[in-house]
Amino acid sequence: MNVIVTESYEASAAWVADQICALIAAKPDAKLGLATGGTPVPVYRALIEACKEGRADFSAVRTVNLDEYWGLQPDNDQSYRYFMDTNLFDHINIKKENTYVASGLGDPQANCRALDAAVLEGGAPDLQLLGIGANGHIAFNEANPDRLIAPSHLEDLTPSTIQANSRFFDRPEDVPTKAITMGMAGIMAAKSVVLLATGASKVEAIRGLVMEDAVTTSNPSTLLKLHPNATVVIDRALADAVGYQG
Ligand SMILES: N[C@@H]1[C@@H](O)[C@H](O)[C@@H](COP(=O)(O)O)O[C@@H]1O
Repeated sequence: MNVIVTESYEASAAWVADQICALIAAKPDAKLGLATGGTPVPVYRALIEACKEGRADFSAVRTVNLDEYWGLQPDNDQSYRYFMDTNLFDHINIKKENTYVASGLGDPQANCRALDAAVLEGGAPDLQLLGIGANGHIAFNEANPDRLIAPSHLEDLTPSTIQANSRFFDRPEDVPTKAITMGMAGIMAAKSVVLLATGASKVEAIRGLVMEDAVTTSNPSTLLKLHPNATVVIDRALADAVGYQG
């Protein structure tokens, strides 16, 4: 696992955006695994700028997203489909039919099978972008003392994740308690994985990822230690907070 320490969160986002631009320059029909949450937003802004300036061409790029809240319509302004459209897809020259966000409605089993098929269709993602939850969750694979789940599945969100997500919702009762998520197998299938993290709330999770040798279901991100091409991108403030010297 590589660890990149940058001067600032902005520099981290620029570094990740540059990796994505380099990938799609080398492979115009690259497949990207994409993430939601606040952390990747500056990456998406940089990709929009790159596209507008003619430095990135998404016309043949394919994407698959990690997860979707259960029970939200795609046009709900808190759905992850809406997030991806408004934060990225509507502003770049990607074909919407080449983007996949799982459905949070209908038959969960069928939706999970469809997500797993989308992950593998035409080959696994060339690059999977990840954020990280405060408890170390990736996508919505929640921290669990006993086990993680390999295939895509409907996950019960933990109280701490529901609480963290509530900042985006007007009323606490609107915050979804379940989500369809790519499982650990789908994430690990990606040819490369880039995890971006910043901020005080991520210190414990990142300490477990970059400072400790253990691979543990209680911090799902630690499974990335087993991935042959995983990179963790953190800023100096976060590196200092976890005691990372590299
Ligand atoms: N499913 C998403 C994750 O993919 C994301 O990494 C996490 C952290 O979000 P943020 O970047 O806003 O801290 O939030 C949600 O749980």
